[in-house]
Amino acid sequence: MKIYPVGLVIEGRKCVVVGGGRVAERKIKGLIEAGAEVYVVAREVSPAVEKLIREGRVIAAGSEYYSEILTGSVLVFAATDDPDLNKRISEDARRRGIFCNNVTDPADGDVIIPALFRDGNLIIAVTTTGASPALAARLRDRISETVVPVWKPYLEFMEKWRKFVLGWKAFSGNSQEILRKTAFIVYDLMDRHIPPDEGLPELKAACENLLPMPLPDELSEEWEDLWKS
Ligand SMILES: C[C@@]1(CC(=O)O)C2=NC(=C\c3[nH]c(c(CCC(=O)O)c3CC(=O)O)Cc3[nH]c(c(CC(=O)O)c3CCC(=O)O)/C=C3\N/C(=C\2)[C@@H](CCC(=O)O)[C@]3(C)CC(=O)O)/[C@H]1CCC(=O)O
Ligand SMILES: NC(=O)c1ccc[n+]([C@@H]2O[C@H](COP(=O)([O-])OP(=O)(O)OC[C@H]3O[C@@H](n4cnc5c(N)ncnc54)[C@H](O)[C@@H]3O)[C@@H](O)[C@H]2O)c1
Repeated sequence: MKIYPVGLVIEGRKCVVVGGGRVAERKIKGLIEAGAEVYVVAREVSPAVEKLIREGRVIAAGSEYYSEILTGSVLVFAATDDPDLNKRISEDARRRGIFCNNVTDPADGDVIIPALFRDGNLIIAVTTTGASPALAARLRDRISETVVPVWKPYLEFMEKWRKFVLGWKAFSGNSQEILRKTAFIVYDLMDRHIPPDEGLPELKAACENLLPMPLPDELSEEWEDLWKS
């Protein structure tokens, strides 16, 4: 099975989940986090899904699957415990040109959901392409444990620094190399678990050395803003 990993922007777009059990619940929560408009069709729903429906975060769209529910959707989850029904759903989706995740038969669908860690702009996604979902989850835990405690202020810095570098003409021609170099410095700080209050001054000194010319007055405010965490 060959896959092409992507990050879908589905905010405000219709997504359909058929099934309301433990597995469907996980997929629904992921869709809500991405801001999708989620429709659920299920004979029975778990207490957590029931609560999401009551809170208006998910739209209950009936108890029996019907193919018309797929109309206008961008992504469909066939998440029932009935493999024949899941297969029918994925066939209906494919006919309509809609991507479908089949939770009982990965090769039948055309979307695989990786094990995810998400916190703001950082997303760690691990997939084994279906070979071992449990191992994917364990690897995700292992990777996130090592970077998460200190990553956030560093990533916030990198976001601001990137805008600064790309926005100052004096860097032009060199900006990619500068951004790569800074990423290595930041990675090293994270790897050594240097807390941001110690790491940012170290980073400031390194970045000063990377400046192509003395900082003009009109950029001094932006420069100072880089070091606020
Ligand atoms: C990563 C995660 C994301 C998520 O679902 O959000 C996810 N499964 C998770 C957990 C998990 N799934 C299963 C177990 C039991 C142990 C085991 O079997 O290993 C556990 C562990 C647990 O529950 O702790 C059983 C299972 N899963 C699939 C089948 C069908 C089959 O293989 O035929 C069966 C057998 C069902 C049966 O017959 O009983 C199929 C898929 N599951 C996938 C994703 C896709 C491949 C991802 C990849 O390999 O990278 C894929 C192909 C399709 C899809 O659903 O996208 C999520 C991590 C949750 C977390 O975040 O902690
Ligand atoms: N992909 C994964 O991550 C993964 C992980 C574990 C298990 N599974 C497999 O996924 C399936 C679902 O697991 P679960 O724990 O959520 O099961 P579950 O029993 O908790 O939920 C099944 C859901 O399907 C609904 N359903 C069944 N037939 C229906 C129909 N005709 N119309 C509408 N709704 C219908 C039920 O009402 C229920 O909400 C199982 O077959 C399991 O083997 C997949």
